[in-house]
Amino acid sequence: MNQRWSMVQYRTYPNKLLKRLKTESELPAVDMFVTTADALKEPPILTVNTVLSLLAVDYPANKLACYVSDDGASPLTFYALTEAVEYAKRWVPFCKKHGVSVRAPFMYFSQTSHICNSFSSEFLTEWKKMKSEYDELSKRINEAVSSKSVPYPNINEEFAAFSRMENRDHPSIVKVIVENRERSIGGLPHVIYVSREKRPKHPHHYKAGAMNVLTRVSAVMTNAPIIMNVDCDMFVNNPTCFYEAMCLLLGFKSERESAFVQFPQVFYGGLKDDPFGNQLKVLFSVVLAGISAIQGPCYAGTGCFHRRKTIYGFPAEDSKGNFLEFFNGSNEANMEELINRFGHCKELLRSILSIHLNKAGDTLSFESAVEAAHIVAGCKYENNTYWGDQVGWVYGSSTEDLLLSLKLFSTGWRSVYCTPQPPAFLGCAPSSGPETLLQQRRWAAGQLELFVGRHSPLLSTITKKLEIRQCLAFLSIWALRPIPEIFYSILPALSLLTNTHFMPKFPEPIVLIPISLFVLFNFFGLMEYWRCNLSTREWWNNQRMARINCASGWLFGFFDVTLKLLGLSDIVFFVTPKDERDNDPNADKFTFNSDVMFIPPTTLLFLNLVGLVIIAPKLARGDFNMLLEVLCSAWVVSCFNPFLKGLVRKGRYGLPWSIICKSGALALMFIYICKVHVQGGLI
Ligand SMILES: O=c1ccn([C@@H]2O[C@H](COP(=O)(O)OP(=O)(O)O[C@H]3O[C@H](CO)[C@@H](O)[C@H](O)[C@H]3O)[C@@H](O)[C@H]2O)c(=O)[nH]1
Ligand SMILES: [Mn+2]
Repeated sequence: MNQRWSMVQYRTYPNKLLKRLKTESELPAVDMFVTTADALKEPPILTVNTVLSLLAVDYPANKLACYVSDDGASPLTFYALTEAVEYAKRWVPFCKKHGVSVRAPFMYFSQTSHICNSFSSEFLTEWKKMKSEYDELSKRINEAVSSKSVPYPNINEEFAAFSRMENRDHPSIVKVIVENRERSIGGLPHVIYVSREKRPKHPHHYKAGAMNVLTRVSAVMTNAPIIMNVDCDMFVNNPTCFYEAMCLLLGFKSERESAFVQFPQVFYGGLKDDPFGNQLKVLFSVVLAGISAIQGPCYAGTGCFHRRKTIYGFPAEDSKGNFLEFFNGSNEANMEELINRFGHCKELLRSILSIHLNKAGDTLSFESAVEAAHIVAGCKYENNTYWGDQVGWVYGSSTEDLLLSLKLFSTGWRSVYCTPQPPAFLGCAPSSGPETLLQQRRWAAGQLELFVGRHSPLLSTITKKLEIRQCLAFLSIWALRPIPEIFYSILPALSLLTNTHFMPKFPEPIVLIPISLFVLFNFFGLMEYWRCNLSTREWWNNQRMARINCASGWLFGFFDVTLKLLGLSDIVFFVTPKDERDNDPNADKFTFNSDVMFIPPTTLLFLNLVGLVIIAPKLARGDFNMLLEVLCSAWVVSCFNPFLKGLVRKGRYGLPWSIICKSGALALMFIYICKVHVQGGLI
């Protein structure tokens, strides 16, 4: 309820913004970050589309720079980008000339493939040319990816940096792919490829580490006061969204109101009625909006505009405040403190100072900036500094986004939720059973890491500026839910197996209490879906998926954190594979593999099935004494319905034998224990 209480919706008026500023040149510069990590799981053609859509946004190009972080250090990604910018030289003017609405070519061409004759012939000719060029481009890139090599004639000295390189053991690579030398409004924004240094013995902190490197590299190169970031699986869907964001960054009296502007994550290619529960529509339209009036929505990791100063850890009340003392003079102590905080790179310190004085702008010539960029992208740069803790993206949680939000709220900042129509960004959600569960596991683990970590919301409420209700919102920790929920799922089976009650006997009037609680709770959930214009089916699918996630992904998230706390293993950020959607007619069927994550739900299903089978004769005799327990059990079985179907289906749509056997053995063991310990049971 707390998370739904303070709903606020902001309406933005980009046209008024332009009237208020004297000229467009008053708009703040924006550094755009794209992260990619694995050229095989994240096809470069997706990253290319992300980048093309960013290069083509409606915003003066001389105010933009696009930084692509490649944690895979893949020559394929680099090659794809170099090819893409050639295409961009024609794509961007085409979009701007014709006011194209979706500027990621793959989406644009798939939406306009049945192009009608109402367009002028001039447009049609250009459209056809752009489309065939794009088809060529994607063919070249995909061929390079499937042959795992860059086509020979393209290899030049630029590729030398990638040769004979391990993707986990290499120096930093920074390459300027496009430099908008004239700083012309109509040109292309700068495009810079960054692959940070990686060494096997150095923890790289996954995405949070990549974001910190991007922050520093961009600081020494363009140092825009605003940073926006998207994942490589997300593209700009509404080209005016930069102006929307600026309304909320420039429109408040105090900067404190908008440390960052978050756009909802909306996914493309979602299946009808969301069978995997990964469209997160209610989360983004109800929950994030529902905390908007407390301290604001959390940062969702992508589709967000940050003030650079907040990333550096500047506190909110008075952005000069505490920091001035370090910046004041050139006396030794202050310099030492600065180096302690931000590291030793002079160019970086200078750029931070200019952010502090609100005098952001280009810092160095690109040639010398690239040198500094290599230094700040080094894996040892952060040693003995505040990076990853008080400065930058915080390390220690696989949901680095929540952790950063927590840090900002704790220092008194607020955030703003921006929900324009059409949605500003569209992303891609995991497309199969195992991937969905893995993502949920990572998120659940991340939330719990947050809770037990140094920046715990409870601590931050007591000692810092995190508001109590914002703290409550952080306390909905998925990874703790499996503990009660698994017991609740076992309980009806246990009752049926041992002929004991945990519910009032039917038809005593008191049964109305649990029944009405159950009905009210679910009806409330359903109404929320109706209010969001979602179907009843979608509510059912999503609530069913929540039970499956809980018994599987969230439970393992809990184990992951427990093992981490015991020092037995560390949590790995598994990148979600992003496959290009084909029109697979079976796409809505749940898929399985032999991952242990499938064991708990299968076991729960088996237990309840056995319970129902055992009670069936009694029901047939007209003995409804245990009706409530039967209903509970049936509810559990219907929640795990995709697993029931998995028992009979074949191939990737079927539960593998190994899972069936292991779960069967666990269920039998449980039944055996019941039999031994509960005398007078049915069995
Ligand atoms: O070592 C890594 C691992 C991941 N990534 C990037 O992180 C992004 C998100 O990864 P993805 O596999 O797509 O995870 P999702 O679960 O889809 O991501 C959601 O959840 C993450 C936190 O768990 C957030 O960071 C994301 O913004 C949010 O979209 C992608 O761009 C990756 O390339 C890196 O740059 N380096
Ligand atoms: Mn993703």
